[in-house]
Amino acid sequence: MPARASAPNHHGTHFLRSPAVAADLVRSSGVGRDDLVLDLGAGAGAITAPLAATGARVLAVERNARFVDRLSERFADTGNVRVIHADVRTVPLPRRPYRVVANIPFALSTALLRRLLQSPTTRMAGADLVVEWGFARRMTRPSPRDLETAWWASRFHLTLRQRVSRTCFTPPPTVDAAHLSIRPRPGVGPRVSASLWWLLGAAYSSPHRTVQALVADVSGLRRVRGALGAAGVGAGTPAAQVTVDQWAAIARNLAEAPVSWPALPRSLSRV
Ligand SMILES: C[S@@+](CC[C@H](N)C(=O)[O-])C[C@H]1O[C@@H](n2cnc3c(N)ncnc32)[C@H](O)[C@@H]1O
Repeated sequence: MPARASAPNHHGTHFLRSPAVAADLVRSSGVGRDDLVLDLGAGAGAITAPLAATGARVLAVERNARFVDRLSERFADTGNVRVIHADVRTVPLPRRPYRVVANIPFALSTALLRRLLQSPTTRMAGADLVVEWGFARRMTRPSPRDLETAWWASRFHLTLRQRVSRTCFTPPPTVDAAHLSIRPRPGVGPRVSASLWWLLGAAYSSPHRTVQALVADVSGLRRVRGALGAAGVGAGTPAAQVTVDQWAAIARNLAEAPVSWPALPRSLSRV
């Protein structure tokens, strides 16, 4: 039965009709039997099924009761799949490291990334998401236009893996989609996060200041020059032109300096 028959298309909901795209998404996620993986917005199970085949423990989250029934029936004999009838915006996230592989409702893309990436102590260990093409392009700009995306992209590698044609969905969206891969950057511990939080906050509130002047507010000039040199950033570069890769390198370098970074706010629900 086509998935379309069972659910109204609210919130940019487009079901994968291409098993090859689902298989490719799961394969490139690298998920294996030791992983805990969430399929957020599981629908009729287009991605749940290839995920289950990896042997990973799969949590299939779905809000629509009719899809929950179909999923429960389809995976009744699959011991490693648990179907959860819940809203992806509020379902409790695992406390142990977990992965996400999902074709998410396009309208919830920002809200979901916020849930997965905002906290400096998130246990999200990697995600492979089908998102709208334009959204993937915005998330993967070398210098994001907004502070929130910069906060995510400086702590995680956000990569546009490939375009997914609109013809791979039913009903087809008006634009193509993309496979967005998200992987934690190595070495981003509490000090690097605190350093990034301060640097990005300063950069996005004073985008025309030179990066040297901005960093010199918290560290001695010699150290600043060393950190900028190591990151390949010219001292006179305006803060707005520094890429997230460069911010990540600067923060890693400065995190070792005797700077007492202001504590991160307790709640980062929004930057
Ligand atoms: C884009 S479809 C993907 C379905 C399936 N994974 C696929 O690829 O064919 C998104 C699914 O998310 C569900 N959904 C929409 N909003 C949701 C929410 N807030 N919480 C949980 N599921 C939601 C829809 O019912 C739909 O089944």
